[in-house]
Parts: sequence; C-alpha cells; structure tokens
Amino acid sequence: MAIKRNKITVVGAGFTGATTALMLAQKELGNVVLLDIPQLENPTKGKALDMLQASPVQKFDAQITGTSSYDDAADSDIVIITAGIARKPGMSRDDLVNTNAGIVRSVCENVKRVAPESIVIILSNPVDAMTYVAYQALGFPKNRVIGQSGVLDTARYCTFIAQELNVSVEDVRGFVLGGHGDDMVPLVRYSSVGGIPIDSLIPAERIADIVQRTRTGGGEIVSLLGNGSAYYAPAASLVQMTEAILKDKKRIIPVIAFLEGEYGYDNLFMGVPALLGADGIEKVFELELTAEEKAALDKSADSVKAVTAIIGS
Ligand SMILES: NC(=O)c1ccc[n+]([C@@H]2O[C@H](COP(=O)([O-])OP(=O)(O)OC[C@H]3O[C@@H](n4cnc5c(N)ncnc54)[C@H](O)[C@@H]3O)[C@@H](O)[C@H]2O)c1
Ligand SMILES: O=C(O)C[C@H](O)C(=O)O
Repeated sequence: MAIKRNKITVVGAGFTGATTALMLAQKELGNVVLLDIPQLENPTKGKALDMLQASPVQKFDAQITGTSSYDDAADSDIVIITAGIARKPGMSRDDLVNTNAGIVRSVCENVKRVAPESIVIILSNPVDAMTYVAYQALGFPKNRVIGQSGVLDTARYCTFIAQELNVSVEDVRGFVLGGHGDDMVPLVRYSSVGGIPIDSLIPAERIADIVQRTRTGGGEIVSLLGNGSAYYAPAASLVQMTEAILKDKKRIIPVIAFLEGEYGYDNLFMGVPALLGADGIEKVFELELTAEEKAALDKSADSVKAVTAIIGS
C-alpha cells in the first residue's frame, strides 16, 4: 500500500523550482511533483530522478516525480508556481509582466482543473501582479492564493542586520511590508536583535544603507549572476511558507495577500503580515503605521497598482 503523504506540485523546474523541490523533499514535507513544459519533459524527469537518488544518502523519505503532465499534479495539497522568465541585468521585474502573465494564467487554468482544493503559492515575477493573475484565473477563495515576497525580503534584511552587528541571524527579527519592488518598506521600528530595537544598536545612516540594500537585494544578485536571478533564498522562503501551511503552524509571516480595505487598499495583492496555517492565509494583521511609514507604503502600493493595471485588475 502506498504511504500517505502530502502532495506538493512545483510548476517550473528551473533554478527556483528545482531548488524548492529538493528542499521540500529534504524536509520530508510530502511527495513532490516537479512539472515543466513538454519540451523539457526529459530534463525535468532527469532532475527529479537525480534528487530522488540523493534520498538514501541524505536519509529523507519522499517521492520526487518529474513530468509535463498535469494529471500527475492531481489532488495536490499545495501547488507552487515558479513558471516564467527571470530578469536579466538592467531589467526590472515589471518588464516580465506580459510574458509571465500569459504563463501564470495558463498554468492556473490547469491547476484549477486538476487540484481545485489546493493552496497555491506564486513566485513568478512581478509577483504581486502575478498573484492577482493567479487569483483571477483560479477563482479560488482569497485565503488559498498567496504570493511569496516578504519572507525573502525579510531574510535579506535580517541577513544584513546580522552581518552589521556580527551576531547570529537567529536573534534578528524584522519584516518588510509592501510590494516586491525597489520601494518595498523594511519596517525599522518593528526590527530588533535579541529583543533590543535596532535603532539603539546601529547608527541611523547604517540602518538607511541596510534598508536600501534590502530594497535592491534582488537586483544585486541579478547583477552578480549575470544570467538569471536568486534561487536558494527564494526556495527556502517557499519551503517555510509550505511548512507553515502543511503543519498548520499558525506562523505570522509577511506574504502577498488580497487586500479588501486593509491598510486602506482595495482589490490589491501586496505584502502584509499574515497568519499562515492549514487554511492558507487565516488572518491579515493591520499594524499602526507612522505617517512616514504609511507614505512609504502608499508609494509601494502605487507601484504595485501600476503594474497590476497592465494586466487588467
Ligand atoms: N517572488 C520572488 O521572490 C522571486 C524570487 C526568485 C525568482 N522569482 C521569479 O520566479 C520565476 C522563475 O525564476 P527561475 O530562476 O526559476 O527561472 P528559470 O528560467 O530557471 O525557470 C523557469 C522555468 O519555468 C518554466 N516554464 C515556462 N513556462 C512554463 C509553463 N507554461 N509551464 C510550466 N513551466 C514553465 C521554464 O521552462 C523554466 O524551466 C521568475 O519569474 C523569477 O523572476 C521570484
Ligand atoms: O530580483 C529578481 O528578479 C528575482 C527575485 O524577485 C528576487 O528578489 O531575488
């Protein structure tokens, strides 16, 4: 008899998708289906088989299947969408909007057919707008359509704070609100190390540098890689979100959620702190913001609205 495990489909078997699939299996979060286009069926199968053959060495029990058929994704608990093109040096994420909207829409039509009860996490960029595209194409309730940006942006922010102070990343807390673009809003007032507010540990001008480096953190890696974008930290971020849902952990982490009045925005997907559990987004938290923080968030929301309007919200 087959062992009963969660089923997680990762659509797009490129850098982020393949890395995510391996990390999910290594954490034994479920059986993983890695899916790409028919033209890449053999390489996708090859990647999955190669990962599976790491399992006796690393001692994880999870099936990993490579495919181009949505039948293999049937009844998935979670579907992670990484399908689409990545930006190259000199491009903005928004330059990808038209190409990736078409890809995300077609992927979601298949997901809706084979996994109508799934919770869907979107990574493809520009991710706030792509989460909107997915929401429209899937027709799922808003709690089951979630975009990934805040975990990654917060991870970058916390990395830079830990480096600045030469302390363990484990003790750094903080988060980033807003759209996944260069005007995202790292919330300094809510950031601490070992419970100590960062503005009493780091001089203001260095905090400003950290905020700016966080905002352009994706672009920094795009420039260094030369041909493609980040994938290790994005994959780790997707895995954290998946684990929170599958284990019903009720974690409070920043994710891209559908806003209907929260923070004064309506009919918009954007990054906010949320409770993640078995039902997906179980609650969105509205924080008290200073006038300066709200102005920064409004600027970021305006950017998200502009790119979302291109694909027709
Ligand atoms: N939201 C974030 O924080 C974040 C982080 C990293 C990357 N991204 C985005 O994720 C996307 C993927 O990045 P990557 O580095 O994995 O790119 P990649 O080029 O390595 O992989 C993308 C994969 O998608 C596949 N694909 C294209 N159309 C498809 C379709 N219709 N069905 C199934 N698969 C399809 C491609 O064949 C390719 O294998 C990009 O848009 C990138 O900008 C977002
Ligand atoms: O920067 C990119 O284009 C990829 C991703 O959104 C990231 O932040 O690493």
